[in-house]
Amino acid sequence: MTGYGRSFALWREAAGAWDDYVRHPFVQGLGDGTLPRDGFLRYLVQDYRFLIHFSRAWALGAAKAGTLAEMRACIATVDALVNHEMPLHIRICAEAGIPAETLETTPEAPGNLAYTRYVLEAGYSGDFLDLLAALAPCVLGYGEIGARLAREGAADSPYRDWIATYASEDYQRTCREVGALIDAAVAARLGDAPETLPRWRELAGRFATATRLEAAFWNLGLEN
Ligand SMILES: Cc1ncc(C[n+]2csc(CCO)c2C)c(N)n1
Repeated sequence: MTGYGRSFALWREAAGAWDDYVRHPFVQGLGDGTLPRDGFLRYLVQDYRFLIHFSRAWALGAAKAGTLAEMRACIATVDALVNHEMPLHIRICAEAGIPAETLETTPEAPGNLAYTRYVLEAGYSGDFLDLLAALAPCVLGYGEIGARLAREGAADSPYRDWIATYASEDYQRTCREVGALIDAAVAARLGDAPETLPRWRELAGRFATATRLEAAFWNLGLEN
């Protein structure tokens, strides 16, 4: 399996739509190179706004954290997103002829609004675990997708840079660290047999909903 921790493995198994997400036609098109370029760019423009709200969600994680270690992990993700991934996103879009202004002015698609605000709401109305369960499919799903597409051999795909980013040892380490953060946060709050508690069902439900919203997000790049 992926090595992203026990909670992830169990939530993933229970989330009915996991394969709809990680084996979505958009993902298959990234791997075999058949994804139309304009669809990929539409996805990128929406993803810029998505990442803004995800940065906010990780910042909320720092506010909801229970220990300094949890706080550090969230802050490190905010730093990576805001100072490294967002500038990269802006550069990739600029190279594709999409000015920064377009990224700011393109209306958010309803599926984008639904997903990002769902995750933020999980954090506002819930606790640290609710927020992590809603964030997990995004981080770990891309790790799983990148690793699989690279394994299946996507060297010829025009999207090989995208794939290489998520297949990289750097990103895979991040995924293992986030998986470990989740397991430790669960153990600290719910003990050694968390899956026996009613609370577990709620967290698995958060994960499953975010998974469905990830699957729907790919559609933004396939619809016209
Ligand atoms: C729709 C959508 N889902 C997931 C990601 C991937 N992603 C989002 S934030 C982040 C870093 C840690 O949270 C990563 C890898 C994306 N870009 N767009």
